[in-house]
Amino acid sequence: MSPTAAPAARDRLRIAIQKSGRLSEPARALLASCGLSWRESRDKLFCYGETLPVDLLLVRDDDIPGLLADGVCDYGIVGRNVLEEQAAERAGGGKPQVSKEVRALGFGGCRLDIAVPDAWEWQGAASLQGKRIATSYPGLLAKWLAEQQVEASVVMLSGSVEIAPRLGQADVVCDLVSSGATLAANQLKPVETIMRSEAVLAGPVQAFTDARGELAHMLLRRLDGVLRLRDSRLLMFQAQRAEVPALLKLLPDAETPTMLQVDGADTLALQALCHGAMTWQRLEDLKRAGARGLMVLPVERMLA
Ligand SMILES: Nc1ncnc2c1ncn2[C@@H]1O[C@H](COP(=O)(O)OP(=O)(O)OP(=O)(O)O)[C@@H](O)[C@H]1O
Ligand SMILES: O=P(O)(O)OC[C@H]1O[C@H](OP(=O)(O)OP(=O)(O)O)[C@H](O)[C@@H]1O
Ligand SMILES: [Mg+2]
Repeated sequence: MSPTAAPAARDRLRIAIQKSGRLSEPARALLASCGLSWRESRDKLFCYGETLPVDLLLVRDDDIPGLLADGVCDYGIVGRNVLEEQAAERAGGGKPQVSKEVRALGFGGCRLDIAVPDAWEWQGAASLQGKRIATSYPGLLAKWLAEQQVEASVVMLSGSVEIAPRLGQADVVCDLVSSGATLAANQLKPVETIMRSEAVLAGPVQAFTDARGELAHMLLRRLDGVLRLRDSRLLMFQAQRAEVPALLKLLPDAETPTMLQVDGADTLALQALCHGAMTWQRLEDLKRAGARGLMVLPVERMLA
């Protein structure tokens, strides 16, 4: 295809996910709960969709934004940090954005932090003036430094960033942090958060004009259903009719409950789909307010 030719129309959707790493299993599980299944090729880099015309490409996460930009895949599941890094680099190079975050997926949570040696006295971003900062995210870091009006040099490393200060390659680092254990092990402390990240579904800025449009709609509809129900619980209990108003006040995140009369006029059986966290505290409050025989069921598995 010549560089100016319009991309060929396709009737199958192609989603890139990480081949192996933190996001690969949760990404697959999420798509499987949307009703997708695949026949894997022998090299397992391309999985042909069986239940629906939705295929998987298994790649390195850093390649996903480029594959989207080139139209090789239609959607990708990738960390927001990786997607935004590509967006920052494109913006820096004066290139238009071709992909965007379509949905946040709620796993792979981490932060992109500036971290400095434990002994440093941090006095805000101005402390970075003239320093060397090691990172795998030069685009995001350069954008943040510009916003802070700080001039510093960026040392690009593709991994093991936290060791750079000890090796004398940099003064401070800008890297992903989750538990903070890697920073602590390298005598560094986090001082600023540049961005909060999680896995996202990335997709094209422009809508599809071929058969993929319909497939994309269906996929997003299913995904929204799964995301909404993932943390939802079906709550079942019995209560006296007079206690029901007080109990419902404890369930502001519940959809209108189903109520059945079970014992003469006074005892009701209730079923309520709740979308918020079902903590022990909440269950104890419900019991105190008169809920009996409480049962809490996950609902995600009921989708398939
Ligand atoms: N410590 C962490 N805790 C939680 N999420 C993280 C952590 N580190 C990275 N992530 C998220 O998971 C994504 C993938 O991380 P992973 O370490 O598997 O990538 P990788 O080593 O670059 O893999 P690949 O071989 O695909 O290039 C990151 O881009 C980020 O969004
Ligand atoms: O705050 P923590 O829970 O310690 O996690 C942070 C570490 O996790 C990631 O590295 P990873 O383990 O993927 O290794 P790599 O990126 O150096 O390959 C990230 O680059 C940090 O080094
Ligand atoms: Mg990578």
